[in-house]
Amino acid sequence: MDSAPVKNPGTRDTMLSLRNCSLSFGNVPVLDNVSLDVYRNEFISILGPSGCGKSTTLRLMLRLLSPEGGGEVAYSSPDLSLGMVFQKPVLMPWLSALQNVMLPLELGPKKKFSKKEAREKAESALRLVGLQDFQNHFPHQLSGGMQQRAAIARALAADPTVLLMDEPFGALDELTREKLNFELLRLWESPETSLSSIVMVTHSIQESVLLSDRVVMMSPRPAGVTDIIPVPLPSPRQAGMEELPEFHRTVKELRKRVKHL
Ligand SMILES: Nc1ncnc2c1ncn2[C@@H]1O[C@H](COP(=O)(O)OP(=O)(O)OP(=O)(O)O)[C@@H](O)[C@H]1O
Repeated sequence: MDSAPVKNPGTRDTMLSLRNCSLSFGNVPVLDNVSLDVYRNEFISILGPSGCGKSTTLRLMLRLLSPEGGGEVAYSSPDLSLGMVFQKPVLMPWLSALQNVMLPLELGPKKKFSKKEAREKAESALRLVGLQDFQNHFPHQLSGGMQQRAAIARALAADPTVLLMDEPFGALDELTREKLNFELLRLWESPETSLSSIVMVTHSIQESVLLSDRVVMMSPRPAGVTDIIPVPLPSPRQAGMEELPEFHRTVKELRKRVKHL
């Protein structure tokens, strides 16, 4: 199978890399010598058995955790901006959608934005995800899909270059999930966002093939990277590509490898 970079064919600049990263919680080894490069303008999915260490890998990428002995998490630049979207939207119930999106922009010792700037950035992020008419709604007034869109807007408002997503659509029904998958691709491709690379943890083989340029497979805990499979689908990805023979071939190949984990 040939690799199929999407946004900018031919570029292979590394935005972020894990080098020989091992990590234990107490005496439980979770990651074993994980090495992985995230390239500029690519969409990567991470697949692996439940509990193997996929979320831990994302937390390493965010530098919320440090690898043990000799491992390294390297960024292409010291001010590389990373965003994170979790499986649950984690919105503050007493704040409107707009206030939720503004919150991280206004928090922290290095408060980067004035209230006015934060509001403008939040409004434009909500517009990007199609929630411009719901910015004054509270989370309980939004559907599950809309709440997750608000969480994506919150991540986008800070202008991340690399977006990490931990099963972002796992809790949603299939139709909403399909819709949001394509919305995510359009956001990634849009010149209106700063997004270069996306790393998404998913449990769905089909989703990983439809969205990604490469699928990273991890083994059971302590997890290592067992395979990195390029997805040979044309770009940009469109609805209906699930019918292509390359899609079926890649899904079949991944299923075979999952069985051998
Ligand atoms: N803060 C922590 N303290 C102790 N153990 C932890 C901690 N975080 C994760 N673990 C353990 O590390 C292992 C890997 O967890 P992780 O959440 O990374 O797996 P995962 O592959 O994302 O799981 P899932 O697919 O079920 O979401 C699990 O055994 C989990 O119990």
